[in-house]
Amino acid sequence: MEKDTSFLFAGITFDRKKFALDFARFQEKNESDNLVEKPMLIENGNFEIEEGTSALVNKKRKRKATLSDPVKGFTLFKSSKSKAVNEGPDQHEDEILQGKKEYHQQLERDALFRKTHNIHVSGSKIPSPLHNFAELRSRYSCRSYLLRNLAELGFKEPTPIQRQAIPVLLSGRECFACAPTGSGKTFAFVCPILMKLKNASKDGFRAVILCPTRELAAQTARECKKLIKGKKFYIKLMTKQLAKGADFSKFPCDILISTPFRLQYAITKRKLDLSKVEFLVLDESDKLFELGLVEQVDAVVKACSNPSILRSLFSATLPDTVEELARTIMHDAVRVIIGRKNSASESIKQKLIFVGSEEGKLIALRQSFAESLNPPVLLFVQNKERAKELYNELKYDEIRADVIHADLSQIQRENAVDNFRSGKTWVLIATDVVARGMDFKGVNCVINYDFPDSAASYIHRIGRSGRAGRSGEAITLYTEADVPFLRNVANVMTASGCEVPSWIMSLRKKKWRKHRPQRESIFTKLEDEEE
Ligand SMILES: Nc1ncnc2c1ncn2[C@@H]1O[C@H](COP(=O)(O)OP(=O)(O)OP(=O)(O)O)[C@@H](O)[C@H]1O
Repeated sequence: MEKDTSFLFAGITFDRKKFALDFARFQEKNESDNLVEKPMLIENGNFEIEEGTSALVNKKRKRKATLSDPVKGFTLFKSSKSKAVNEGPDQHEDEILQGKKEYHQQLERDALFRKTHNIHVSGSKIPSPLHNFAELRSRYSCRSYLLRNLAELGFKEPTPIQRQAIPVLLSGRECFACAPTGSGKTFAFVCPILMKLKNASKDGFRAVILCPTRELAAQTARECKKLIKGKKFYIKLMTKQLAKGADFSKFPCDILISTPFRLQYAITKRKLDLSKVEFLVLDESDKLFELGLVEQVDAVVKACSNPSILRSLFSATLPDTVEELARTIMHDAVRVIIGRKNSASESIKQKLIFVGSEEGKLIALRQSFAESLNPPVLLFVQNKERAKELYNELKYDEIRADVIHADLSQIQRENAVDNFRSGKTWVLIATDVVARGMDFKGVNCVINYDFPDSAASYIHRIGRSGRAGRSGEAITLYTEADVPFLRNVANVMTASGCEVPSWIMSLRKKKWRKHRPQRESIFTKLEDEEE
């Protein structure tokens, strides 16, 4: 990809000339500078951010303000200015001092609250985290349909990522977020979009959510639909038929959910217009930035040309390289990290099991199924050929196995997912196609039949269990060929509180790109075939 033609790599700079008036005003207000996005005193003595306050950044980017425009969020000072004429300069100063004091107290309370919930933030003027879902209404005038749907879904408390990412996005700030698997990132980006869009509109595409796989895109569309129950919104999943046949000029769509491939196809071949998109989410962003997808993502980012667009990146793994890249495309973004960056969910019990050779794997697997099979179990292998081989081995065992990989048709893939979800299938053999984002409720155990090809892949694969606070188990089989890469997985394990033998921790850490060794085919050796 050529650097200068790529939108993803094009840095965004602040146009001081264009925004001279805003700039001058902010300089004038030097004293109160920090309060632009900051809490505002409300009756009960707490600080809150009004929904309107949050639009400031947007407004700043959308239009030129005049010097006489009121600056929302400066309410504390706005009122004191007019009073000062009547009440004298001393009282004015007292009010300013009092405001500052309360503001700093609020910052301290926020910091303490974040610490309790393991929320780490960086960036300027970060809005206070949510204490509960009721604050969505009191601080941001959330409509009752959304709160009702949340209650119906059984969401009682916001998860840590929701506590912080939702106010950030509602405040009109861009965001890159890293939070463990199964910690509710989907709602963290869908909720602010629904709240900001307010009502359905037929005026072009308004929000785009990009997901790396069709399965994840379909799941996200389904989750969105659960959240809008009782309210009209146009939520569309970009399917193959749609990408090839829809008349996009007459296509009401509030939120479009797609893989980069399908969307790029629709943009280039079908002249899909994304110039009015107000929100762009890159879910599983590190995957989207991988070679093979990044070019398509680039085309989508470029097509979303609205200057006041809000972009956000979400993933359970956020390598430094992706963060650096993200910084070049984002504007004044807030970084939100829950727990330790790139770590596994702590509710998963993780184990490493040595199986000697490839041959030993199948024996170990059958033995473990014979001793205790606690479905649903998700079994990951290295590639689709191995998925087919393992399926052929297990399909006659009485364990109700099925398989999912990229060679299956869309309908076969959907069936595999649905049957596993509904409990018809006990063991789903899969490639990494379902390693990210898929929310199979209640997966008891993930087995890495083949060692994962990266630490990120390990984190995402095992993250299919232990979701939404439930417990789960992850077993990783390894052979001699995998030993050089053990340490990297062991580091993830120890970081999430699992024990690892000391000899593994003393192995040298290997720089690890992709570990995909040539593995012997999977088949049961008959006794007379054995040496
Ligand atoms: N506040 C909440 N309270 C209870 N359950 C929640 C809450 N938020 C989300 N969930 C549920 O938690 C599960 C996991 O959520 P989600 O799929 O958004 O996780 P995620 O962080 O995106 O995971 P991954 O990194 O694997 O994509 C879902 O079943 C979702 O319905």
